[in-house]
Amino acid sequence: MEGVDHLAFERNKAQFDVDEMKIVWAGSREDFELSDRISRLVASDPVFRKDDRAALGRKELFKNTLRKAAHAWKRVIELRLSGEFSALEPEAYKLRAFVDQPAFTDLHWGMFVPAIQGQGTDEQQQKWLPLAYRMQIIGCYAQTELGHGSNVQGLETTATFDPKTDEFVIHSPTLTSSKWWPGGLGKVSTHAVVYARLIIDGQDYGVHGFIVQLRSLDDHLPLPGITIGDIGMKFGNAAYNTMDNGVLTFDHVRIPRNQMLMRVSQVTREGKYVHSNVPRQLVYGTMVYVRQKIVADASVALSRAVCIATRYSAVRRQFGSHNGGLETQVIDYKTQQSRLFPLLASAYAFRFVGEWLLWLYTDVTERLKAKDFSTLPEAHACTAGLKSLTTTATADGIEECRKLCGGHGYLCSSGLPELFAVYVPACTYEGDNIVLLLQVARHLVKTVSQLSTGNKPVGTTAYMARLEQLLQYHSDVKKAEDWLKPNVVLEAFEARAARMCVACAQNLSKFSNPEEGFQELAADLVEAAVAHCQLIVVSNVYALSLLHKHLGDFISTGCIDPKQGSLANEQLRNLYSQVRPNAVALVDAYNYTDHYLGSILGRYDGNVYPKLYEEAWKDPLNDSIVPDGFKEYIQPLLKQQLRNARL
Ligand SMILES: CC(C)(COP(=O)(O)OP(=O)(O)OC[C@H]1O[C@@H](n2cnc3c(N)ncnc32)[C@H](O)[C@@H]1OP(=O)(O)O)[C@@H](O)C(=O)NCCC(=O)NCCSC(=O)CCCC(=O)O
Ligand SMILES: Cc1cc2nc3c(=O)[nH]c(=O)nc-3n(C[C@H](O)[C@H](O)[C@H](O)COP(=O)(O)OP(=O)(O)OC[C@H]3O[C@@H](n4cnc5c(N)ncnc54)[C@H](O)[C@@H]3O)c2cc1C
Repeated sequence: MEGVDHLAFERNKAQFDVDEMKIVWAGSREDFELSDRISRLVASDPVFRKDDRAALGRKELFKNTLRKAAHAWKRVIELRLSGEFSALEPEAYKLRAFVDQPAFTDLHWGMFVPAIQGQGTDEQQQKWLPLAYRMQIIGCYAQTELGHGSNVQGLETTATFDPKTDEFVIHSPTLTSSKWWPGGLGKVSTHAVVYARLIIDGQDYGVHGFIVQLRSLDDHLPLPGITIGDIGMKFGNAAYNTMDNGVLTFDHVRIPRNQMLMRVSQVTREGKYVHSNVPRQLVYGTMVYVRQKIVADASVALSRAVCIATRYSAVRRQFGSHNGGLETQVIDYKTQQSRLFPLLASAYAFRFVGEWLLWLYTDVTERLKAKDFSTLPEAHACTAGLKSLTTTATADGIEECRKLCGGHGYLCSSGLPELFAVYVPACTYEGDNIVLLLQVARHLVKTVSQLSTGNKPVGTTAYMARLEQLLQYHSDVKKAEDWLKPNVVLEAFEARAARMCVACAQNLSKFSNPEEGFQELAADLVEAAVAHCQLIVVSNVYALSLLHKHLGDFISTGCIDPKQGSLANEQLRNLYSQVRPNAVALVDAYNYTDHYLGSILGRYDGNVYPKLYEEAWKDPLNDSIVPDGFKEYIQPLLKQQLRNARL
């Protein structure tokens, strides 16, 4: 019935203050109040309706997204939600909170602006950022090409310096050099940060960033020498098809020299290349920034799926009725708990590790300003590794939440198929997850190899300083509750990661050609990198479910024995029993509106069946009792069959 909270009995079981947890989840009372205000504004604004997306064709879908993005920007300005333009974050966050589907604004605020902020000189920032902040230009991040994405050093687009005119000539020398994938490029962006090979006097200086105008600010037509369009439909129905991922080729397009991003390297008027003594990898800085954002985004996506699956698991009853009584809530089945509660814990774990990663990123950014590059490798390894770990776990977790909801999880009205289709490319964009784990593995192997030189490992590899101890380690767990001691869990994860890293380093040393060894052992190296990244994220429930899932590693590396593994599993079951009465309250703490969740299964009031039934009749297929096509195709077939039958 309308207005009845069918989950009240679950909410009454909570053993903690949900309102307090809402502040913890949001990060602060101010953040909670801002996000609560925006989400309620959005839910009450008909422009931001989401229930029609499944029925729209590509062009309507895209036009609808432009309308939402424009309206969102107008509302941000009207409501004076945009703080000082120097504080970029709120703008990007607020617009995404309003539009809640992939849109060109994501890449304008999420990559184009940060690229100029991170790699532009002060003068370049003063010229371009005010235009971008006021959205007088719309930008994208054009790095990936048809032929290269992971291998940035393999990019083919060229930027050749012409000393006669003090310009760069941007050119696409081959089909495979066509820029391919950049979000917002296909139909909307007026400008791009283009990554191209810098060529001076025939010498190739590698990949650098350039600001290139793509379209006229008067009639939005492509400028001379620019061929540009959308790359076509992508996975899923609505999903990422609200975004114009584009294709772009250059035919000798000229830009002024001062449009090369020159914070890291410069080209003088005379055509001299100046590379200040900073790591060339600073040109990758935008990717590091986005990867740390993606970790926080993973906790949001996973928590949305977990919220839906948890509420529905509390509503759904199946089997177990005695004497005509109520059937069993599926959330009470231990199998449902063993699949759902680790994801609930992961959403919280990723939320907190995302906060830590933001601290790490902020710290390394401050150090870079002081020309202190000491923590750059750690920042790269952590952002790459945690982006990989959290996006893989989240993509798998959203699919698991769909399965946890049975058949109804497969309906668009559950919100889960769309959430999955929008989310899964996160395992690929901003760095393919395996390629990034190999970067982590390189960092770990390098750390292990430097131990013998007395190089003290720091940051997340500091545990490697206790290698001797960790190689001798064997857990002293005697009873299940021993696994509740954080240090007991941490030591097991440290020992597992250390031993897997050392085993890889030892096997690598058997190869005369290190690169050949690295390729041969790549699969083992990826597993060692995962073990290291899980160590970074480890928290209680999250940890034990991981330990259970990767028990083979822990036993094969001698960290624990089978008995201790079964004690961990016993403790896990105990923890599930403790989570159970709090499950619905823990997902209420995310404070998601029904509009934001876009899910009948995840409704706050748990009024699922009547709403599912009501929603079904809205489908266009139900506009007519007899469907289009029946008379043309099926009726003749039936009549023919009838005639055949009478013969
Ligand atoms: C895989 C690598 C890292 C390899 O780069 P490479 O120059 O060939 O380097 P290498 O020889 O492996 O290593 C040389 C060295 O460079 C270091 N390094 C590599 N990357 C970074 C970094 N980001 N920060 C700091 N340091 C970095 C490595 O650790 C190496 O260090 P070392 O020499 O071992 O001390 C690179 O090609 C890469 O990052 N590939 C992934 C490309 C990517 O992420 N593309 C994203 C495009 S934008 C996008 O997808 C937006 C989507 C957003 C949306 O739609 O929402
Ligand atoms: C939705 C979406 C949005 C995107 N937005 C943008 C954008 O705005 N701007 C932009 O520039 N790009 C964008 N991209 C492109 C994206 O960044 C690349 O697709 C991504 O970096 C992966 O590169 P790739 O496609 O070359 O994959 P590949 O590297 O070709 O991956 C194919 C397979 O090869 C494996 N592989 C590759 N190299 C190695 C290796 N050395 N060792 C072992 N295995 C390897 C990978 O693990 C993978 O299994 C977007 C992509 C998507 C899907």
